[in-house]
Amino acid sequence: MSKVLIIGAGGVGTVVAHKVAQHPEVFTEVMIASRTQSKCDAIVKAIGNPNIKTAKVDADNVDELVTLFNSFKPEIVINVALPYQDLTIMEACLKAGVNYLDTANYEPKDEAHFEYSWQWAYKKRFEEAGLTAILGCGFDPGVSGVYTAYAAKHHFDEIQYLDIVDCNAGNHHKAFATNFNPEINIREITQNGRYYENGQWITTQPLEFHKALTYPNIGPRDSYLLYHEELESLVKNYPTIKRARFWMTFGQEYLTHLRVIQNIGMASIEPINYNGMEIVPLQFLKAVLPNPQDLGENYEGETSIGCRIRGIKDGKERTYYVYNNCSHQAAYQETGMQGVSYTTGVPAMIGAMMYLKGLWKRPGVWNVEEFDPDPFMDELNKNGLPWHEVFDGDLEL
Ligand SMILES: NC(=O)c1ccc[n+]([C@@H]2O[C@H](COP(=O)([O-])OP(=O)(O)OC[C@H]3O[C@@H](n4cnc5c(N)ncnc54)[C@H](O)[C@@H]3O)[C@@H](O)[C@H]2O)c1
Ligand SMILES: N[C@@H](CCCCN[C@@H](CCC(=O)O)C(=O)O)C(=O)O
Repeated sequence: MSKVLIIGAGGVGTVVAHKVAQHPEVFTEVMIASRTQSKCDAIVKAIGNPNIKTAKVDADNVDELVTLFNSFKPEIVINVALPYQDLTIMEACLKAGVNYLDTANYEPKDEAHFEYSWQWAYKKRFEEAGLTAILGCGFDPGVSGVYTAYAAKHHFDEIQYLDIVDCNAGNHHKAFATNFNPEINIREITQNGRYYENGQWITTQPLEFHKALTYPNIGPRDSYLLYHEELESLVKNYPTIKRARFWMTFGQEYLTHLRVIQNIGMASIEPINYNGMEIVPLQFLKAVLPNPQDLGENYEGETSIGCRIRGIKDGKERTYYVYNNCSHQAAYQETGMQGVSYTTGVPAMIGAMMYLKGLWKRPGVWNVEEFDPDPFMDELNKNGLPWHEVFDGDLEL
């Protein structure tokens, strides 16, 4: 009996639920819980499996979570609510004896700050409780770390240069929309950029550096240097890395909207008083933007995310590019969600599967690259995110 509890009924939660339901041999009992139970019920209806249970929970409230965990008794929780809830859910897991997995590092609500320290601080407590916590198991972070671990295991003696490249070449036919939670997404991309070089972190202005990179089956796309959380764990776990960077594509139309949103103060997370009511401009913006969950139907094109790596094998320099391309329309046909939700939800399901099969079961708090990548890579191929490799090509970086 392997019971799984999915927390969060957004775009990613919907994909996780669909994928978990495709593996009854692993996930024998499933529950989806979120702030709004009717959203969980709608997912169950779309999947068409009435055995999936639903519940209402406020994941900011540890006691409420513990009560739910003690009544359903899951073996693992897949946290696909928001990064704000990571610590309360981890606390509740420790109190109720439940294993943990998420796709994004903890962020305080009042500060857009990305680092693992808050979650790594739980390592000893998870170890002592005999519980496993798997951090950052979406695509990036997630598959990006597994790709790096796979490269280190099979193709390099020493990884020296790592560039994670994330392209969304899809078209949803809206003037402006984000592909996952707009509040979380805009907080992330409006931050200063940051990359690692020769043992130091170098800070850049937001979206200051960009260059055209060529993505397979897509062509050249302007790619911007951003800070992304997996860089922190990857440079720690692969100390031979001399430089690690993260690049994400943005179109001019998207950037123009983003600039206007920032210039008029709508990206701010500082509460303001509006007619006697306290509102956060970015949260208000979220309420008027298209819902990322509704983008799938008319979405064309694909995403392409991968790792471009340079290093040494058998005394010789080698380059290696490992990537997945994911079609928005194929993702929508399978799960009702677009490719960005799909590329996040599938790895979260696989991570939970790795834990339940005993392959990634290790008390403590871990980033994905600290586990054996091979069984995970096999499951990516079987579950809709096949990967491809290019050896000794031009990395353009
Ligand atoms: N690693 C990756 O590749 C990657 C990529 C995209 C998104 N993500 C992460 O995936 C997560 C989900 O993204 P999404 O697009 O599905 O977001 P979403 O906003 O569509 O869904 C979030 C869900 O969590 C629920 N929720 C929020 N606060 C809650 C609370 N206090 N209690 C209970 N439920 C609560 C919401 O009601 C909603 O159902 C986010 O943490 C995001 O950062 C990771
Ligand atoms: N995997 C990414 C998903 C975000 C994709 C962001 N790119 C923008 C580009 C949009 C555009 O240029 O029109 C997007 O929202 O898809 C992550 O980890 O954050």
